[in-house]
Amino acid sequence: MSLGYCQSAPLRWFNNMSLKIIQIMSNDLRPSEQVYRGLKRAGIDLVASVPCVNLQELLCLLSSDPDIIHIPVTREEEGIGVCAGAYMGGMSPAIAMQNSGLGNSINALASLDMLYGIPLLMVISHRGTQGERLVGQIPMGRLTEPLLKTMGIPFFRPRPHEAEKAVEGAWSLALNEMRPVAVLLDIKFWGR
Ligand SMILES: O=CCS(=O)(=O)O
Repeated sequence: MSLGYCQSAPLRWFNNMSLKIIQIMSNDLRPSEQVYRGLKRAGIDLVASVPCVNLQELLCLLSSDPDIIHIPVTREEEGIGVCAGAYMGGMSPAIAMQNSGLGNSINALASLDMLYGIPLLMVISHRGTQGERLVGQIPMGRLTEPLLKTMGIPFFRPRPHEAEKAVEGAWSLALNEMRPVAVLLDIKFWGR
């Protein structure tokens, strides 16, 4: 539920139903579907997002789900603040972002989530990894894991068939440890 930038509702419904029939027949979920099902299994009910080309299908799935409040934001640190408020209001929040925004988020993650023990599920499109076409993505691509390690933020790097359980497990870990936990999804993950 959010500002729609996807297809009309009837077309979305038709596409979703077609996708589900194909998946049932082929027993083959697309990477974005895997992540989405993990969010649903985890009980995530609010997602703040800053778009990345690799997140577009997931963001459309979220926008079509009446049980998830999807809030597109302008900067990742804004999304971290929105999610912190949502958690304190009793919701189960996640942020969907690109790793380049991790650099924008360090202060909010450290001074809010880490300091006060606020759980956050971070679904991160990891650009600057093998197969990246934009040279500007390379530096943050290399810095992403060292930054997460330095901040004490655990992270998972699932393959597509592992994503559903990894997303659910990451939120469970975030709740247990009362801290942000990231799921890094590199370019190979999306099959691009
Ligand atoms: O951040 C880069 C823009 S895009 O490749 O995600 O469209």
